Amino acid sequence: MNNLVERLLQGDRRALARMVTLIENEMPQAHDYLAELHLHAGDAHIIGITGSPGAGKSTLVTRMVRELRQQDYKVGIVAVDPTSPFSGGAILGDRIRMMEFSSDPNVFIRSMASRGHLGGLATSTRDVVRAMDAAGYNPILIETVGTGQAEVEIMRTAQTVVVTVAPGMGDDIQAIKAGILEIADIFVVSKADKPGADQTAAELTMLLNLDSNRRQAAWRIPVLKTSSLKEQGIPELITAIHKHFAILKESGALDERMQRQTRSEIQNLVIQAVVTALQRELAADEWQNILEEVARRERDPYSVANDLRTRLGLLNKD
Ligand SMILES: Nc1nc2c(ncn2[C@@H]2O[C@H](COP(=O)(O)OP(=O)(O)OP(=O)(O)O)[C@@H](O)[C@H]2O)c(=O)[nH]1
Repeated sequence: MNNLVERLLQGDRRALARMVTLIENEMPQAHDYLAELHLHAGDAHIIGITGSPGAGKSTLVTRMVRELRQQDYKVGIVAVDPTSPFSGGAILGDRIRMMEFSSDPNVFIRSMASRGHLGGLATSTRDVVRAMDAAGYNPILIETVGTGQAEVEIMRTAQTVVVTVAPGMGDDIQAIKAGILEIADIFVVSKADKPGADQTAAELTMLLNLDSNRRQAAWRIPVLKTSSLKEQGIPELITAIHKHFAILKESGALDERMQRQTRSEIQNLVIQAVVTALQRELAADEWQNILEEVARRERDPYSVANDLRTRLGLLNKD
């Protein structure tokens, strides 16, 4: 077994940090290492935390980590900011958070941003989670800024998704309806020490009652209130997260969810390989010629795609 992989599996933090860097930089050897790590991962409960900028996620995650540490969990945190070009260091409220937990060997924090990631930020995030999982971190928290398409994709890597909404963010709730509502397992009204928290909680509850396509009938999406400032509601949130995981397991929904994710992961890896092969096969000027020919209506995209498939040795449609 590769030495780095071996050290990581023994819980060596430096080996884990090195692996995460290899993943982030999309180094070719990362896939070989991850292939081995996959066989040793799978124990971690992966928890996603999302919400609009300023909803109080970073502060909440810090409180959650404190609580999880009190319960003696070894916690991994991946903070993802799809809008930030910076990476590998301190984004979000991470600098402070990293300081708080820097002397704790049972907390591992890593920030990720949009730089690079040909295979997509969600893919890199999943690989980083896989490495943390193999190193024995459980649970692993993924925090993302915002509620856009990139965040929804990242959240699909999680098994339990917590969506945070601050009091009075009524417009947000409308925006949430679009993508996030489908992936939320738990709603949290954060900053509940502020006025309007009850109103926001009531609005969310109403929205949930209107939504008949609940993801899993065995689980009723709760609307909880937390205050990081007053340290309220955090143990209750952790309890709800554990309960959700237990119900996912019992009902068989976890297996279903994991299989869906695996299927899409494998499909993406194949697509990525085809795109790479295509880039290797076609020089830039040939691409340009094709694009112009199609624009001039001298050729059509379907036959171009067919020709390229033949050149790549992929099976043709009959
Ligand atoms: N009153 C009150 N303020 C809070 C609470 N939690 C966070 N805040 C404040 O809300 C602001 C945003 O908090 P963050 O934790 O940085 O929020 P975030 O969602 O991570 O923000 P982004 O990093 O911009 O996405 C900060 O000024 C916090 O001090 C809370 O429980 N009560």
